Amino acid sequence: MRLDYLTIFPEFFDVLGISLLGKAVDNGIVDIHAHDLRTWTHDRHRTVDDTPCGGGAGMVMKPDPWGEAFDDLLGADPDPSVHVVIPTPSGTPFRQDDAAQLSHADRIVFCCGRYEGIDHRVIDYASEHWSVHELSLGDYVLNGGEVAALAMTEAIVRLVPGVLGNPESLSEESYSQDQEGLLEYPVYTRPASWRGWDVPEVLMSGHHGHIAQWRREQSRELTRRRRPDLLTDE
Ligand SMILES: Nc1cc(-c2cccs2)n[nH]1
Repeated sequence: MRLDYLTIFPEFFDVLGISLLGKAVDNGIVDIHAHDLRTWTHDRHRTVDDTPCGGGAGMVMKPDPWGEAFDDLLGADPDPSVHVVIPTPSGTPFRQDDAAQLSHADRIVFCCGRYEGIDHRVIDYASEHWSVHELSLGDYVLNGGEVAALAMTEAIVRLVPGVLGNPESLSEESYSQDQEGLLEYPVYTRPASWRGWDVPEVLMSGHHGHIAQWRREQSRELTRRRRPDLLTDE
């Protein structure tokens, strides 16, 4: 899997060389390239933004640098197997299913906008050539798409076979299919008693059936309390 990041702050993505994703890069499972969008500017000030047509506050990212970056990175031939991800507060919510689907992609290009956004014709042009995903990390506004791209990258790449040491742990996580899309049950480890708090007895019983039942009940109760929207049968 090749991941490209178009951004005016490419150093944001240096962090991807650390820990799990770093190992995935070292193992050749993932190939990461961060690009400074100003590479594709030609004026003395390396300008990437301009005032919004129609007025309004702030600045909008000019289309030209993005178009020239696409030309260099992707060429002009349409290829639906290339996924262009544009983090934006106005995108569809990024969910575990999106991470799962994108984990099968051979190529993902993250377009990290800043300011008041990217000239919409960039999205229109990209949509004619590649598979474009305008995705929101959550209902809050960041200063730029870089932090969202990092979070999405981790959610996607950890699902790629060979990246996680123990793929079995994926099946018991919140939102995973095996968990029926419910929130993950509370977890415990040693010591059995800690500052007056004990590990629930059932977890010390060694009775796997009872433990599985308790965990299912905990997941449903937690989901009912915190995320009733995830419950399909109520
Ligand atoms: N969910 C989300 C995305 C964003 C931004 C993406 C690009 C600039 S701001 N804010 N919040």
